[in-house]
Amino acid sequence: MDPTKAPGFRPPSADSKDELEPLAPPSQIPKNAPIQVPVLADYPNKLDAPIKPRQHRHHHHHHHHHHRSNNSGSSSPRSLASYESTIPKIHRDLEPLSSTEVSESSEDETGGGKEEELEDDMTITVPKIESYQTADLEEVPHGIIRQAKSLENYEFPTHRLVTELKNPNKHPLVIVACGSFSPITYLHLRMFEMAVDSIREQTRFEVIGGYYSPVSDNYKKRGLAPSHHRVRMCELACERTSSWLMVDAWESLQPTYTRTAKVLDHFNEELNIKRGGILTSDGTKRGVKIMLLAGGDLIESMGEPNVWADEDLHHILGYYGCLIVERTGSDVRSFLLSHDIMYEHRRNVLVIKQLIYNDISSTKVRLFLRRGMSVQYLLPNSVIRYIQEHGLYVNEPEPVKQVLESKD
Ligand SMILES: Nc1ncnc2c1ncn2[C@@H]1O[C@H](COP(=O)(O)OP(=O)(O)OP(=O)(O)O)[C@@H](O)[C@H]1O
Ligand SMILES: O=C(O)c1ccc[n+]([C@@H]2O[C@H](COP(=O)([O-])O)[C@@H](O)[C@H]2O)c1
Repeated sequence: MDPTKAPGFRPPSADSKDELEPLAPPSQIPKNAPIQVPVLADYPNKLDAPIKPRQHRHHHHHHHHHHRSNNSGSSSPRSLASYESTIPKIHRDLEPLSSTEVSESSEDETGGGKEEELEDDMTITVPKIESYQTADLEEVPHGIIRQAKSLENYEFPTHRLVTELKNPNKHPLVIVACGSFSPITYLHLRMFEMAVDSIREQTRFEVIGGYYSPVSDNYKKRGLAPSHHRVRMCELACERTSSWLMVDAWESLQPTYTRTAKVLDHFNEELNIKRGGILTSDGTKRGVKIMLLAGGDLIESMGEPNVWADEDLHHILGYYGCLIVERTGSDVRSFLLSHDIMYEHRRNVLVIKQLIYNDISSTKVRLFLRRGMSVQYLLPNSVIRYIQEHGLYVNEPEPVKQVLESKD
């Protein structure tokens, strides 16, 4: 829901426009290419070129397998070999992350990596699910990284950050989601997956990490559980249902409210200034593009007077960029067109269509909890358990009006 409509909401940047804390100088923000949706001419095939039949590739593999079984002296029947060869190679991508990590050498054994394969054989490319997107960890307790509860002990989390860019032809990208996450839901988790799919399909970026940055307690919004609880719930959700998402507590630990532009500067500081970017295969480091992931409602709040400072919008949209998940019933594209600053930076904005609409709202989850109703399947079990163990949300009345407003 739109925080600016919450009763008692004080715009974070409106009252102090003249004395905004300075933002990072643009020269410190890597100049990665803006998000650009490739046009048809970017594809290697001619528009009307015949599509090579897939059998061509299977044929290859057939020989390969056959050859291999001869070498090893195995007596596996030929029919089995040809059966195996009909299983798309893609299946390897569905293996858990751990096995991909150790299977680098087996990749070579089968005659080159995926990239090469696609290059020498421009058949219809089956969209791949990246191995890191299929977490088989759901609700399985395992080592969970905890963020510090005070700034003195704070460390920027990098335990799941990709350490080396896989594809040297791509630009590294880190996605940051800002919000209350009170509590985090499956929609907030899905947003990242939708973003990764769109980025892979439509851009020349490689996602090397994703972070939640829960807002601090100074963001006076109703229904906000204490920040250490919100951080912890995000951590549980990430660690138990995802194999690549992380939570950064820096924003939540700040003594005062931190504008989103400053939060992105913090990520830039950690990733590009302190760490010098990300390693590429030739041993050099490359600057990481950082983009804000947000829902359509947050973006529309950018059009409301006195909520965001223009300078901040130019900073966020111009130097970083924005991934916008469309919300049911809101027309983000029209909004982009009508908003001058958004329009100016439109090449740095990627609108992500929700192909399966998900409208889970934290406000309604809180309402259900107060009413003793089930919230199962709206958020991870680990988060539900955490809420129960800490008695969150049950005793905090929220005005009915606000709950209703959250349904657009
Ligand atoms: N239905 C939705 N579709 C797309 N994006 C959404 C949707 N709901 C929330 N978001 C986005 O998720 C991010 C986190 O927002 P937030 O924590 O406020 O979630 P929320 O469910 O709207 O919470 P609340 O109900 O407390 O306002 C924001 O960028 C917001 O725009
Ligand atoms: O930076 C600003 O000026 C600014 C103005 C309004 C909202 N925001 C951010 O937008 C997010 C709103 O999240 P939510 O949960 O209230 O929808 C939260 O992270 C805020 O810090 C940021």
